[in-house]
Amino acid sequence: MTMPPVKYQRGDMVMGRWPGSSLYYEVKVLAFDSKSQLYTVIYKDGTELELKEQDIKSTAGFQPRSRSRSRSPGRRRSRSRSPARTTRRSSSRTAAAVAAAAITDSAVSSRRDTRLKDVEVMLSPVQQTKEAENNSNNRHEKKEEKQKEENNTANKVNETTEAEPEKNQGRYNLRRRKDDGDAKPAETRPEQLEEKEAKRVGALASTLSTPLDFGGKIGAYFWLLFLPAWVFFLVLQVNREDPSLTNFPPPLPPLEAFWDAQALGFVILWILFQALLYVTPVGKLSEGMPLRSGERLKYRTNGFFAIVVSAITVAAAVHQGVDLTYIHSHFLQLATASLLISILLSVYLYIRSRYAAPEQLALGGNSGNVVYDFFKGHELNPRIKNFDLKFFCEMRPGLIGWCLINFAMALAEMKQHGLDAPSNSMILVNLFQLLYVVDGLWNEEAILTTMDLMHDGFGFMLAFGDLVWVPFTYTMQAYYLVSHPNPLSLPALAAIVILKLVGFYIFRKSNSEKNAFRRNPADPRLSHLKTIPTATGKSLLVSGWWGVVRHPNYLGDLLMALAWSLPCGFSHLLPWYYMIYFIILLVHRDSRDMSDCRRKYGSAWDEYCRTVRYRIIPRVY
Ligand SMILES: NC(=O)C1=CN([C@@H]2O[C@H](COP(=O)(O)OP(=O)(O)OC[C@H]3O[C@@H](n4cnc5c(N)ncnc54)[C@H](OP(=O)(O)O)[C@@H]3O)[C@@H](O)[C@H]2O)C=CC1
Ligand SMILES: CC(C)=CCC[C@@H](C)[C@H]1CC=C2C3=C(CC[C@@]21C)[C@@]1(C)CC[C@H](O)C(C)(C)[C@@H]1CC3
Repeated sequence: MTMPPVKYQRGDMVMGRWPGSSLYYEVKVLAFDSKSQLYTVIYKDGTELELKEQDIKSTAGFQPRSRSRSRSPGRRRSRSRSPARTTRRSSSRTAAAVAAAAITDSAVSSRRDTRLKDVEVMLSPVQQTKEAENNSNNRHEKKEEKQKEENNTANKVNETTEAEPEKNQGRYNLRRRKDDGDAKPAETRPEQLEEKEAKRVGALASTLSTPLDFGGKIGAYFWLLFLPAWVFFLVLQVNREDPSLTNFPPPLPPLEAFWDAQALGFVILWILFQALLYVTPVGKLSEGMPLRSGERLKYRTNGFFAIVVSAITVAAAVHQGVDLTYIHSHFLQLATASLLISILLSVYLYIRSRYAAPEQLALGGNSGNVVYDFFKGHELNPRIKNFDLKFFCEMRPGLIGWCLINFAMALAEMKQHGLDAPSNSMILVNLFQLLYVVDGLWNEEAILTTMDLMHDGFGFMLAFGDLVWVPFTYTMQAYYLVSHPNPLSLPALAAIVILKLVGFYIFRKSNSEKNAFRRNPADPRLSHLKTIPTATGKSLLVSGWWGVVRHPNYLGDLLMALAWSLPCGFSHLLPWYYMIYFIILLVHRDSRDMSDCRRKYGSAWDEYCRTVRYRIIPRVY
């Protein structure tokens, strides 16, 4: 085969830009396709990609970074290593590299022409060099501070380009030629990690931060005050004879009405009881996703066992004459007690995160601002020995407590209205939400591939969300029905049940599909699905449920939320609060996930977004 007269010839050693970043690696030109105007290049590890001419530079402009420059050896990276090698090692390693690349990207774009040398294979921000040159005293502290600042800027710059995926169209052909055909790229196994290297990159990544979320530092102050206040507002408002929003604000009870030591005792007992069930050596030990360090944590996934034992215990207590309507009459005090516990837990989590090793920290929540980091959560998987605090709090006391509270509301309704059985609406709300929780616990392992477990640090947001928000606001429909009955006709009841089942089907199927794929991409049951390979070695599903919309699981969840509010009728907005909140939460979560995935997967993510155009609702949004 003869090469046409083009800029680079077959066999030339040049520098090829790694798609989605400004990192250049040494590559060999294999071929040029005059039709597509793409060069086929091969990286040192054997990976072949197709690049445009503008993404190739001659090696002349690049030189190995001089060792005399004061970069810490831990942060230096071998020149000959291509990013594609990452693919064979660890997705987490690549995530770090991509995060670092994002920084390089933006920093470089401002001085691309003048400092080409610095563009070369760097895992640390360009600015470090400048700092190293400038600083002699206080170098370490200053560097960290400045780096954080620049990381944020860098990420923002990166986001600006990310916001316009269309502009990237056709820029790269990310197809790995060796992957052509049906074969899926092998998902990286942690065993393949070179532990030392992974740790080094993990440590580097932990010095990086993702863009500030939730309105940044000011937002954190706001949410810290607003979220607890909103819980109290709901609890006080929903119990009123006229809970309409026009009847606002609810009269504020005296301060002592918020507090009851016995209520605190019950909450503590409940949490301890759940903790005991969690540590009981019953059920599977499941592996979490590989961490940046390459490690995979083990989780005791015995949630179904926990809810069954809890149900038996509660039934036995009721049988013994325990009056569960206490929960209804002391709802406010129970909420205050849970809030107190969540605050204490968050303080503990924040303090211990200050002593955690860098690779144990989440990428978000390390802004350096105490309030923001306290709110967002800094440590990824805080554990006391094998007791995983985040996993436990998310799946046990609040979630199972939600069902307990709903049940208590049904008893309170019967008591208040002298009924022999709860109303149809109350039964529906109870059964629907019980199904949701039991399903979550039955498929507990699937939570290990969700955003909270994989990416978010554990701080106030999740501690409060798990221990206060879920049990005291997700129970709003049942609480509302106690004093605002809403009889349902049979057709309405049937329609609501169908809606719930459709939502549940979509929710469960899509979550299970993604979970199964993430756990074993070679699963024969998934072989019919189309995928897009990414530079991290992980692939993206592009057909099946994840080919319909980008978050089919959110769609199912929203349909279910609708079915939970409908039994409460349309007299008041309050029981619709969950639906409204949930739309906001999921739309925000979707955009958070979009930016995270774009950062992680670069142009492969853009390709996914072009193929699957809608986010949650087909043809609408
Ligand atoms: N009731 C409630 O209050 C709430 C319920 N939920 C529910 O919890 C469940 C989990 O939600 P959440 O954690 O937000 O998000 P997801 O379970 O949807 O997880 C998102 C992650 O999935 C992976 N992913 C995204 N697209 C693809 C694809 N095409 N192919 C393969 N993997 C993909 C990415 O992670 P990676 O590539 O890194 O693996 C991404 O970060 C949902 O069903 C949601 O509805 C969530 C929040 C609140
Ligand atoms: C406003 C505020 C404080 C928000 C915090 C958000 C949390 C309440 C939610 C974040 C993700 C959650 C999930 C569930 C409950 C709510 C929180 C904690 C979940 C456990 C509910 C049951 C589902 O089956 C689930 C396991 C898929 C789900 C996971 C995410």
